Amino acid sequence: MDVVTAEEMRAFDRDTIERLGIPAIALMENAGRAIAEEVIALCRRRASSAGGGAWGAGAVDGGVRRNEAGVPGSDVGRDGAGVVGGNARRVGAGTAGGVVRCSETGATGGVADASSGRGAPGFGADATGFTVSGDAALTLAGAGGEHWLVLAGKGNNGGDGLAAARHLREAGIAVTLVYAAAPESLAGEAALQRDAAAAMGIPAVVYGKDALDLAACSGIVDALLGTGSAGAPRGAYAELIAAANASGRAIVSADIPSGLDADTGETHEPCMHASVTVCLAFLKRGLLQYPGAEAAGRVVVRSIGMPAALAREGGVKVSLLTPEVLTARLKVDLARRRSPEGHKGTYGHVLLAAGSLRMSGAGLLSARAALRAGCGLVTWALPEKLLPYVIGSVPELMLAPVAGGDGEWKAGTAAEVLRLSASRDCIAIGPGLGRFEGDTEWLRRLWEETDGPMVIDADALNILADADYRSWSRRHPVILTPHPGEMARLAGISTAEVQRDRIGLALSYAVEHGVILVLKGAHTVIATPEGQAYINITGHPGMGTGGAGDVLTGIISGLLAQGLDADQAAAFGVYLHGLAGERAARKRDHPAALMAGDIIEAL
Ligand SMILES: NC(=O)C1=CN([C@@H]2O[C@H](COP(=O)(O)OP(=O)(O)OC[C@H]3O[C@@H](n4cnc5c(N)ncnc54)[C@H](O)[C@@H]3O)[C@@H](O)[C@H]2O)[C@@H](O)CC1
Ligand SMILES: [K+]
Repeated sequence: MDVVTAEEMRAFDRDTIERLGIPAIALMENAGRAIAEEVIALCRRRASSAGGGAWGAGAVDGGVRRNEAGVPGSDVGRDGAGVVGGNARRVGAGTAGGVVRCSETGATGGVADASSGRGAPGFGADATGFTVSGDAALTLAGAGGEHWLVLAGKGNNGGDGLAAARHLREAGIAVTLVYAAAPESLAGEAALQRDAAAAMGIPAVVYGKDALDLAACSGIVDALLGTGSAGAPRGAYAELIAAANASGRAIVSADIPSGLDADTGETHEPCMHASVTVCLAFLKRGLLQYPGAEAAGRVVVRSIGMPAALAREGGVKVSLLTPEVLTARLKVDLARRRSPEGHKGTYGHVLLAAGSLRMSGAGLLSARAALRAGCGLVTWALPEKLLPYVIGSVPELMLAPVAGGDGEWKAGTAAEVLRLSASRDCIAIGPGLGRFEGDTEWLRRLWEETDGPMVIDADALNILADADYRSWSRRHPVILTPHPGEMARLAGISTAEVQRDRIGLALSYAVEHGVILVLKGAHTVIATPEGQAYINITGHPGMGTGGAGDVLTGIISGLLAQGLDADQAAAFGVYLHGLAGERAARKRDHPAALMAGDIIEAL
């Protein structure tokens, strides 16, 4: 699935309208219908949930997002699950937001049971199989009990909301329009939607002019600001957003939550806190980046008639890391088939330079993870003093003690590590390494003289951060795996600045430095020197635990040793790491109970 900026979105919009000749009003109609369908889907989920009738939907309560049934989301694998790329997969661990779905809502075809609220009114099937169905996605049992407010801005986002209002009304839901600006100020397609809604007799109020009680409804459509917004919401927009958030009602945002920066994921003050965001045509970057990803709630990407090929043709470089992207774009064999004739030599040999007296566990975790990721052999080069302590702890592991009688690494070990690396397929450097006298020169030699791909993590990243390594020469790919703090040191900026636009930063750093950058954290970004980026959505906050990064380094190295290229190993490694984290948390019943070693065992 492609991930776009607001500017790219505007270009595709123009292309669709001007080159393909699809009228703007048709796109807006499709957008409105998609939003209405998702509102109805939300009403159904709410009605069928245990706490049905509790209008606490979407409220942020004491910092804990509540799901649409008003239940705090914290347990693993509960039905916060989404469908990514059409493949059903449990996503996350009941975490706030982060669920992305791209399927069409509602069943179509066949006879469905209208009384259950799940499908279309049908008219029986006889022996010949003849069936007639109504419009399933726009049918809601108990629609008469619903009353939704549609908050409409004066741009096209507002127009989408006005179109949605008509479809909701058709489904039997009471709707009131709330204009943020004088309705006469709407122009173009939005003005046509205003007139159509008025002609249908949909009641409307103007904010600041008419009386309004946002809490007296069953849900709110947020169509105030979309990709055309600039800066913090002003005036009536800001007041409506604040009032909607305070109302405690379910909020369905059109395209993006109003007040969100569509590119960076920054949330302005105020920003709408949605239960569901119906993202139109293409997934926007800001919906994947925190805090925007949390403000968006459940994200559903809906087609509105813009061809998906526009993104490819338009050179969109950012994709969601779905199984489809892994297989179709990165050509990864998800089944990880092994040759029946294979032996340990077939699956490659990792050399790991890691661990020091107080951080030997980091090396152990990386080594074990590489083995579990499927490589044939792992040699761990470690300061000799550690040998008696780790010997036998992982019998499958080969240990190569190098000079370091005090348990710390020494600059003079570079020649020995280089000798070891000559007969290994890749090298991973950094977990638990520590800093030592002459470490810059030590790393430069390994960087310039090792054959095969290299993974750099932890303290080895800090060594890089203190060096001007762009002048170092390198024939083989390098994968850097910083967490935000390490990234801040590498880029010479604050951690907050790193988090401000992770996708943008990862892309520019990878291109400028000619490295594959794995920027860890919620929705890890994998950026390549060619300017391609992949956003991972496996994993959960319980994986923010000591050693999880060492495990990732091991997995990526284990995949490199098996012959995956550096882009494949980085992306697939991150994806598998997250999946294993989810599986491990399910076993433990709660994400918080997760330890890094559990991720290895769940691989
Ligand atoms: N062809 C179409 O009709 C399509 C429209 N789309 C919708 O259109 C949206 C983009 O529409 P627009 O470009 O008209 O822009 P928006 O509707 O996002 O907002 C623009 C309006 O908001 C005002 N505004 C901007 N920043 C503000 C702020 N900080 N505080 C208060 N007011 C502010 C501007 O004066 C302008 O009137 C998308 O997000 C999407 O919802 C998409 O569905 C794609 C197709
Ligand atoms: K919006």
